[in-house]
Amino acid sequence: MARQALDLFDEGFQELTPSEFFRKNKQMLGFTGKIRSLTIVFHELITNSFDAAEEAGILPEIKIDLKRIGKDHYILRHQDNGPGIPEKYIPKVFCTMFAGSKFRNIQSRGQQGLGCSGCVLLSQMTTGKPIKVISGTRENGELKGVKMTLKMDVKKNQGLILEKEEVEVEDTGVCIELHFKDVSYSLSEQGAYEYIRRTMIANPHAKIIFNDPTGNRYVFNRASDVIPPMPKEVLPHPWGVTADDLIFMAKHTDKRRFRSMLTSNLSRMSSKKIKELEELTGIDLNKRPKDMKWEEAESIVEAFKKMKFMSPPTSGLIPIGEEQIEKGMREILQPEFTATVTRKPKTYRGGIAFVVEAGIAYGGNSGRMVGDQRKAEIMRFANRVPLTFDAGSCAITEGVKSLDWRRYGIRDLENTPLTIFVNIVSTNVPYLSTGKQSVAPEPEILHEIRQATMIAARKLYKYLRKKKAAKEEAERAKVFETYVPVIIKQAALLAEREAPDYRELLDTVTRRAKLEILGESLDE
Ligand SMILES: Nc1ncnc2c1ncn2[C@@H]1O[C@H](COP(=O)(O)OP(=O)(O)OP(=O)(O)O)[C@@H](O)[C@H]1O
Repeated sequence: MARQALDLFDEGFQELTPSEFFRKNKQMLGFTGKIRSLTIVFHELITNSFDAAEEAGILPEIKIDLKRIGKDHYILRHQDNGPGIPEKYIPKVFCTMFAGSKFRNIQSRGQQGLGCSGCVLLSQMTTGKPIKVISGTRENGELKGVKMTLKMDVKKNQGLILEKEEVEVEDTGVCIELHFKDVSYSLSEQGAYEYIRRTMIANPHAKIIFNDPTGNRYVFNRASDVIPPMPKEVLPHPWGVTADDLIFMAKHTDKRRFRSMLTSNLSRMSSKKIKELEELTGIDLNKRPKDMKWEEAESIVEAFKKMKFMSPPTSGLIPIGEEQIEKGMREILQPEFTATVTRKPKTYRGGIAFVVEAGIAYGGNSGRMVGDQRKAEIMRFANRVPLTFDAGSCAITEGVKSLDWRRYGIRDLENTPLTIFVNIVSTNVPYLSTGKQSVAPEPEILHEIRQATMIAARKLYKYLRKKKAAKEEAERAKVFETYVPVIIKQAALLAEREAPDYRELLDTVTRRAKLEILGESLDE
């Protein structure tokens, strides 16, 4: 390389902080398009509030005010009743990217420590305005409130405190105020309102009060007061690790040997399995982890694939549950019928555990309004979080649409007032992109989506059949009730006899007709 070119290194070699990187690539945080950007902001703030409240054993209650003060200039005020954020962490939480408390192999909504700092970055990039945060915490039984005005120093990936003061607060929780431009509030399927509505179906234990910019006030009440149990952290399964994972583990472990590192960092690794692994790979597992070579890591992963293990522990998976999904759907959709299914845990890619749950709501406010007609809608969720974008490429859409709905009494799926709900629960949901909006069509996941939806659809079919039969029976009964008395009276007249009491007979006839339609017998 010419000298001149090498000099460029000394002059121009730089490092980008995460905030600088995302300032240039905000689409990687999901901020593409005006409607989507605002929905992502709602998503990040709501999920953080839920996570924080649930971890503290508090039933979440959120108040959101969204005001429009210019053509596309909005002020968002979001307040929760969680445990609050201790003063010294406030700048880190809101102004440092990749800072958080959730970097574990755990089924939680947040994972990367990017969410709320991403919102602050968007706010700052589009308006140049600082953010305001009020945090109420309880320390040693004493309620403490602090108010801060902050800016993000993008170059340093840290917060700049512009103002700070102690304030009185009524309770614990976080209240944040952000300005945004270049975003848009919409009632469409991908807008912020719909995001809240769907969130409430999957989280019936929450309450959200939302004042929208058009002057509407929406109160989404709690339909259940059961706080979901906290998922436990689970160790990765041997079938799910890569050579790179093992090398990373070897670098950071405090264990002194390969064998103890493997048994303490992976699930289902007994001393019997260690022996088997030694025989298969020929590696001395008494070696020190920091001596692990790439080839050794690779041959361990290869050997794992040939070995039999118990399925991964599923204690880390917390589904919503059939009863809770039903409560959520009843509260929000007021349907005439619901069916819900939570499947047993299964695995994909050999070792990653997941659970699929499905629900169907029919009638009432189910489905989405298009003009004056209600049409079928598919509501997709991953770990209770609504997925509102990239529906086309998602395994949930594919699985639901692949069913032959006519077999379940739905002749025209598109034009039926149906809400089809599917939630995928996993510590590792296989998202198709960093925006986390669609799930990869892994064969095992697709299979489970189809199974869960089919079971719910079968229940719907039974209901629709009964409903149709009841309608036909009512029509038939009406015919009998109109004509039988006339015929009996006329026949009696002709026979010159008194008309018999026909009531009981008529009842039996109409009842038999109904049971025949339902495929049941009169004696049952
Ligand atoms: N409303 C809140 N109440 C209490 N703590 C909060 C709140 N919002 C955020 N936090 C804390 O701030 C941390 C960083 O939040 P952030 O949204 O940046 O990332 P995350 O939730 O960990 O992951 P992700 O990027 O996947 O959303 C969280 O891990 C949590 O500890």
